[in-house]
Amino acid sequence: MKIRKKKMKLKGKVKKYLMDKLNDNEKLHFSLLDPFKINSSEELKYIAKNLYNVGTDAFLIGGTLGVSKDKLDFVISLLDDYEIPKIIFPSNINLLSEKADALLFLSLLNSDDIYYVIGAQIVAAPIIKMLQMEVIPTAYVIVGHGGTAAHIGKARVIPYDNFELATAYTLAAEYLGMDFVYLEAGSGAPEPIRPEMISFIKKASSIPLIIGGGIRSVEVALKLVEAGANIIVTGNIIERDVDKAIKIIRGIKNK
Ligand SMILES: CC(C)=CCC/C(C)=C/CC/C(C)=C/CC/C(C)=C/COP(=O)(O)OP(=O)(O)O
Ligand SMILES: O=P(O)(O)OC[C@@H](O)CO
Ligand SMILES: [Mg+2]
Repeated sequence: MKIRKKKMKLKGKVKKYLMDKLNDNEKLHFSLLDPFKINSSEELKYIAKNLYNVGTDAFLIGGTLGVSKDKLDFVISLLDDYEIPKIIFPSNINLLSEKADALLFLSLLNSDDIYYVIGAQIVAAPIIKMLQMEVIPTAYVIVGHGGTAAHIGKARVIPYDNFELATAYTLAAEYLGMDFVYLEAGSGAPEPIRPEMISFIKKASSIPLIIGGGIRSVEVALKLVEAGANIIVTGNIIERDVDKAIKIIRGIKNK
């Protein structure tokens, strides 16, 4: 009889798990899985096993279009065997689930629509309390291309080369007491966040930076890590070419 290892409950310990790694100067990688784009559970399990075995630090589950709570719960349940956090990356308040280990409690700081800055968060808060979800307060700041997230979130995107503006948003997030700043170039962006923007910001603030959008090679990922990125997120490359995603994770984890 297969003794099921006692599953290390991560809910409520995700922020500590992440901060402990960051305090050890680890560079982290999050694998973004979009429930709307998963073709089959076999494919998801194959991908998840490979990413977990090569050392991805957490699964981010979320998407902008077509993601229902049922699809979200289905994907989270398929990831149950992997002892790394399953963190919801929400595009709206319908993506709250007690099955997740934590939620990136996003505020889209450069949105023109107050709903994405504080409106959705107000409505979500009592539901999060009821579901007893662990939250990770995160400033979501969209830069450059922006992708679907910028369109849906009505973001006034920060130009790729406006390092001062990106720094101002980062400092504001720090002063608001947020745990992370997520600089987002947009899923599938033609150009990722620039390493120069990251190193410029790091001179002013030490808040941990999550960097995502258009990262499709280990060379690009390592330049961002060397510039000071604390966490690299990849989504599309996982869907397109899981071997490349594995190379990216291996590169980051050996840093
Ligand atoms: C805190 C809660 C519950 C809600 C906050 C809601 C906010 C502020 C959302 C920010 C705006 C937004 C639309 C975020 C999208 C984040 C996300 C899941 C992006 C990655 O997915 P896709 O953009 O779908 O990637 P693809 O286009 O490749 O599918
Ligand atoms: O899909 P990619 O381009 O890797 O972007 C990841 C994430 O930042 C999208 O919100
Ligand atoms: Mg999507």
